[in-house]
Amino acid sequence: MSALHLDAVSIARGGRIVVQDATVSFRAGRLTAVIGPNGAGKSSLLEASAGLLPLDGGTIRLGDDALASLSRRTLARRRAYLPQRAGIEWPISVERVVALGLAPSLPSFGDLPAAMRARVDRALADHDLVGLRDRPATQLSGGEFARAMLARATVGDPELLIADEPTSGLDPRHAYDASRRLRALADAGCTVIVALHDLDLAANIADEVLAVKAGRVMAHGPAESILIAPILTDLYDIPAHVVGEGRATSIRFTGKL
Ligand SMILES: Nc1ncnc2c1ncn2[C@@H]1O[C@H](COP(=O)(O)OP(=O)(O)OP(=O)(O)O)[C@@H](O)[C@H]1O
Repeated sequence: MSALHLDAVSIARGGRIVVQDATVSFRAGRLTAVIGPNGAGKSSLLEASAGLLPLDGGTIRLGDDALASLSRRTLARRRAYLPQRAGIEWPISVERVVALGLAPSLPSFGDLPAAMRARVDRALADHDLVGLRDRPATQLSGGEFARAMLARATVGDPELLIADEPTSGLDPRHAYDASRRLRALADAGCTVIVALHDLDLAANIADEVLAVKAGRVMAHGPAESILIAPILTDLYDIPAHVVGEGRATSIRFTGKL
């Protein structure tokens, strides 16, 4: 398993720098929550980390390999990326959507090997999709669709998983299941990077937190040293209150309404 290293990364979008001079290492076997206000640059940072957005400056390495030097197929095999607004354009069954996550590892011809069928079955079960396996993905509810997308991203047991708001739209039980699955991937050695607005969830599952504000890394470190009132108040420009500690941390914000 490999760490992901960003060195002085800058990203421009629409002619504007939206991420500036980000130097950060995401360690293998660790789950990092990327937090920050809307428009801070989290998605841009994740998309570039997945090798899907050109850099305006700096470099990104996956282990010893420059991300830009990897072929598309190798990259697709080694990392999985779940965008914030994933979409499916035509009616394809949930089972096939999930199986698409294995496409980079499939032999080019012939039937799906038995081991891969078993992986798809396991992913469907892990994400409570067994009863939906034959349904067109275009006919799922928002939360069901989000589960199918996460199953597709995780079915290949990637070395690096980058997920942008993966629990958004999930009910509490399914958010819990998804969080457990992300945690299990990290515990198995995967480098897991997840953008989250749910800070209680970040406290619950993250080893490390990367706080991004206005395109810059504001703070990065162990979750318990970043999810503290002064940093969060500064990050979101609203008074933060932190109750409890460790995985049971609960964060509230107050302001005059
Ligand atoms: N395709 C694009 N073209 C031009 N500007 C963009 C594009 N995508 C994002 N931006 C801009 O880049 C900045 C960073 O956006 P980004 O989506 O990375 O933020 P974010 O932190 O993920 O926000 P959110 O929490 O709202 O998802 C924003 O100012 C946004 O308007």
